[in-house]
Amino acid sequence: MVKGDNINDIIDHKLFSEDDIHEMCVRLGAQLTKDYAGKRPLVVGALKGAIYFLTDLTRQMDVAHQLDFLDVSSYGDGFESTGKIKVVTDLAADVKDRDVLIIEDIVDTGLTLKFMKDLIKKRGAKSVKCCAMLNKEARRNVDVDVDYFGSKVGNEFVVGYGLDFLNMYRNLPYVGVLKPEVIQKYVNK
Ligand SMILES: O=P(O)(O)OC[C@H]1O[C@H](OP(=O)(O)OP(=O)(O)O)[C@H](O)[C@@H]1O
Ligand code: HPA
Repeated sequence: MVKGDNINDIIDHKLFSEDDIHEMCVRLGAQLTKDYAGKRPLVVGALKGAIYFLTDLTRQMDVAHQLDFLDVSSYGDGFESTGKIKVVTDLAADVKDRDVLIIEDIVDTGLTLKFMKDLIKKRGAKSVKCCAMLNKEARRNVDVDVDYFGSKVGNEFVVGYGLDFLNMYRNLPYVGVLKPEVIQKYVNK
């Protein structure tokens, strides 16, 4: 349980329980095990939101792989994409000729994923795919494939299991919908 703010004051309702998320990881892990057999992919976690999903998902992947992280940010600490994406911390690994699998917590407008895929392709990767926990398709404003995902979500702001609001609430063990009034309280302040 998150200490500090009372969670009942900020969460409208739970969307995905710990069991739901575990099921997503098992299903996606089995699919990735098949698709990446013998490929030794470079698994790239998109910091910071993806770390919770990544650690559970990769433990369901029976595939030898290497791990790296990329911190690309467009939201800052806010909840609206600035549209300006920058690399905060770059990959350590050379992606040339590698099969790269990006792990994301959520794909929303798609801007972050498109930026990461384009960057990695430009550096000569053999393939670049993404596995996201959540796919907020209704908000997409660029054309980008989310190759694997756990579930679609509607146009609601979700927190927990890596997903943040103002860089908080990532440690909730489930995914919940943030109360609209919490957003209103902080917008334009
Ligand atoms: O599809 P988009 O509209 O680009 O939004 C999705 C991105 O936004 C969040 O990252 P954020 O930049 O907030 O950084 P974080 O992972 O550190 O929370 C999330 O983790 C995705 O990377
Ligand atoms: O719904 C969301 N929650 C948290 N972070 C996000 N980044 C894009 N969309 C979201």
